[in-house]
Amino acid sequence: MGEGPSYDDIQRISAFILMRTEHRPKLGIVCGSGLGGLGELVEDANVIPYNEIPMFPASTVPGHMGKLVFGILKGKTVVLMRGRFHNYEGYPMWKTTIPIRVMKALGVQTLFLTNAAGGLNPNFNVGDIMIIRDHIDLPGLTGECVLRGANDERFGPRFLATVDTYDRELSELAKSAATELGLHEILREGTYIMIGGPTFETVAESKLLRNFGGDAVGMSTVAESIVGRHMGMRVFGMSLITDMCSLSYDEKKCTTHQDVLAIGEKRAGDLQKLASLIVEKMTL
Ligand SMILES: O=P(O)(O)O[C@@H]1C[C@H](O)[C@@H](CO)O1
Ligand code: HPA
Repeated sequence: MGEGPSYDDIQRISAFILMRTEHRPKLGIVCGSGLGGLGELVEDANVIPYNEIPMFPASTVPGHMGKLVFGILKGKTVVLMRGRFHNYEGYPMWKTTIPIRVMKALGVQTLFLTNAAGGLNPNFNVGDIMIIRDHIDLPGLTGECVLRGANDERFGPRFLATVDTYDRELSELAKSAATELGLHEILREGTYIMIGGPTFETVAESKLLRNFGGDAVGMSTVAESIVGRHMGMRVFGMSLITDMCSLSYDEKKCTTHQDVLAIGEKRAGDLQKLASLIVEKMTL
């Protein structure tokens, strides 16, 4: 892969993991900042810390535990990442998505991504949940696409169409799950813009991102979606709006990672209920 992990590396990591668990998941879930509590709901769990997995990066961000959890969630066999990797931690884009390539090698067909994000759409509120309808790969547009480098066709095509990145059927299913739970009033749908981070946005940057068409901004997810689609996975994504970005100098708010984690904790119950019902309703 040039800049990426080799196909053989991914097979080796997957073979190691298959020796550590008897679960054979078809669904992979990535937990965003402060959203790892879903892992507690997994039954018959086999937990593998990232530092025991060959070639796996280390989780360095508070709110990301650094563990793979295999087990049963709402009757479905899943693998759940309690902690993801971010480019701002110093990992090249391709490295942040090693676990997604490994999931595919393990047999995962559907990828369920979650994240914490800042709201850009003025109609959003802190605590809302946004279904990702589309994304803007800002690093990709400026030359840091996760698929940069030599392409191994065994993973996927050199040139990837991305117009259908997020699965419409799963989005509709999520909407009906939210309605069933009485969460429809806080459910949104929109475009997630990925920035490199780790700085939160200036007012001028937030205005720019909003003018670009972003409804929410974050520092992850897009590379994972692209790699998932590169390997033919079905992708669904959901953002918890943990703060509202300042679009005016009169309302300058200083977001901190602690605020992000605090909202994650506060909204954990609803998010877990919604994610669980989506998983229960999914056909794998
Ligand atoms: O992993 P996610 O995208 O949920 O994490 C967000 C983006 C930054 O890593 C961090 C900022 O608080 O939360
Ligand atoms: N900006 C970028 N990433 C984020 C934010 C934000 O406001 N909140 C949570 N992750």
